[in-house]
Amino acid sequence: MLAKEDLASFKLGELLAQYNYARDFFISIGINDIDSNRSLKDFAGDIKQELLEDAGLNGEQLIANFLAFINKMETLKRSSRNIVESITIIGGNDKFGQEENIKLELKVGEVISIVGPTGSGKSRLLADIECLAQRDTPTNRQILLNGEIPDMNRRFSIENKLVAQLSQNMNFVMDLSVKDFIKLHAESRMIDHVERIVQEIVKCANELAGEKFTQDTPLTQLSGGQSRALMIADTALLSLSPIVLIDEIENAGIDRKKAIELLLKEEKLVLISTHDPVLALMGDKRLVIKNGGIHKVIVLSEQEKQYIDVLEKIDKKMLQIRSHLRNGGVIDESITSG
Ligand SMILES: Nc1ncnc2c1ncn2[C@@H]1O[C@H](COP(=O)(O)OP(=O)(O)OP(=O)(O)O)[C@@H](O)[C@H]1O
Repeated sequence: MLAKEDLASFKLGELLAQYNYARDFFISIGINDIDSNRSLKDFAGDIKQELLEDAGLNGEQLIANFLAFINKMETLKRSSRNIVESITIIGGNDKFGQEENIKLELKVGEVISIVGPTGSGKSRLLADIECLAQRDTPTNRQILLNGEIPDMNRRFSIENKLVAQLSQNMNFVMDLSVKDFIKLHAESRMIDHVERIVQEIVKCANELAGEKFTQDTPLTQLSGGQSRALMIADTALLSLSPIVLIDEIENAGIDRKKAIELLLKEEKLVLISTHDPVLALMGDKRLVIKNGGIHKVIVLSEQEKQYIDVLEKIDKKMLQIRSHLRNGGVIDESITSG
């Protein structure tokens, strides 16, 4: 919490840079010109008497109200970030109407992979979580938040989304640069230091994607892998949603391990539906889907963990072969060496 004595010593420029919504407070009482180099105390002392009278305040009260406003906004931001600690999936029925006998609690900070044959119902499970199903979807599942039936306002709230979804198709049609796109997000999410966050997201996305891009690159010129990397970095660093659903991160050009580590650093519950063995083993738990139901829950064992490295080596080799072919190479005995 910000204290009154801290506020008095701050220059207005510093305050506006730190709390980008602070300007709205002054505008709401009819003050549009703000001298960035002055401290709040000096500034408040010089505000025209009529303006203060119109707002029903004196200089002291203006500072107190401003402080209350900032503290309230910061509390709001924190509470929307931390509100979810767990989700619980209560089983419904599979595609044949058989009961899905399960009650499964998943906690923020966990990675859950979802595996199963094509058409088995992996995306449906993600969709049930996204819409916080209440026995009103084809699976009849129910989803609880922090062990309770979610408030219906939460369920349909757009600006305060619980779930960020990264789906397979990330084609941008907007005629915007990367920078303007991130800025739009940042502003709608009341983020301070917009310029800094733009730089951080672009840097992060470039660490995930192979070919580099800049903040001035138009969205429409990004490759599939680059758009994906941008969306992952944007979700990790900017989205307040505590739950992230990923429908397969395709292998092409993205460092998937880094992507997941990045999402986890921000205290999120990450669910990944995948056909990829390396990704499947990145889950602390693995949900096996069969005929539309959760058939098994496998907790990643120490023994399995030892095989992640082996699988990653095989995966790297396959990527190498892919890139070799893409660059016009041919397959010969050298492919089996090294
Ligand atoms: N329990 C269920 N009851 C009824 N229909 C279901 C159930 N689970 C899944 N379905 C339906 O089965 C179809 C296939 O499911 P879904 O798309 O989720 O499969 P998937 O495992 O994600 O497939 P892919 O690996 O090909 O992406 C969808 O139409 C989905 O709504």
